[in-house]
Amino acid sequence: MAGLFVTLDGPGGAGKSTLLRLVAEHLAASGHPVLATRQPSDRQLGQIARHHTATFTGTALACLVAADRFHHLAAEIQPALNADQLVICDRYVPSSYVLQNLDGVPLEYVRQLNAPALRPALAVLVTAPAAVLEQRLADRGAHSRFEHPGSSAAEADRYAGLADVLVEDGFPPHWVDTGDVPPQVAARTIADHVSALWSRR
Ligand SMILES: Nc1ncnc2c1ncn2[C@@H]1O[C@H](COP(=O)(O)OP(=O)(O)OP(=O)(O)O)[C@@H](O)[C@H]1O
Ligand SMILES: Cc1cn([C@H]2C[C@H](O)[C@@H](COP(=O)(O)O)O2)c(=O)[nH]c1=O
Repeated sequence: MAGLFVTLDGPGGAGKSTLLRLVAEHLAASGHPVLATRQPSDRQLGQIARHHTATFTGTALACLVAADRFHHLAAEIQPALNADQLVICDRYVPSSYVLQNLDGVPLEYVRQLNAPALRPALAVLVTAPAAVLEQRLADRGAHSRFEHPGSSAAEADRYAGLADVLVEDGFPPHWVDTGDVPPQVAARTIADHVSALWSRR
């Protein structure tokens, strides 16, 4: 397979969406063919998953998110990679390991459900101290029922606790702490790393 697949995961408020935009801008400005995308995707299943987390819970949400993921891979991500593009995705399988497990779904079930999903060349794990995450979410507002007071610390702890599982499953985490790093600086660091991988691919 050609191209390069990069994913961004991490707790709410860590800065994934901000970094997706900035990293894609840096890479595009230096001539890389970039597709910036996200999960849940902006396709039909993804919109249901993203906008109805109050309705769908547990196993139903885990399966809905996974169905959207497999369709997104087949319809958008794989074709872009086959066309030698650099694909960056805001949230991927590691988010399911954390969020669906926090939602009561056994981790082993989530791992099996997502076992066929393509593994990225680089799995960035964006994080920040819990107090910083809480403040950012309080300032920005919550995106879903997963974000409430105290959720950031629980999510960040869960990602850290899953480090060995992520390595074992093909998502060795490349940690980026945005706690006291301006978004432009964090984005430049990630873009430089991706650019190096791109030239070695
Ligand atoms: N490095 C940073 N330093 C300071 N503030 C930041 C940084 N990165 C993002 N922010 C701010 O924090 C808030 C959350 O950022 P963003 O929406 O990118 O996070 P996210 O990880 O995508 O969150 P979610 O998972 O909830 O969508 C935004 O208001 C954003 O402007
Ligand atoms: C990838 C993924 C997403 N979700 C849910 C969690 C949130 O409700 C949205 C994502 O919104 P955000 O602005 O990126 O935080 O989708 C999920 O439950 N499981 C997943 O794997």
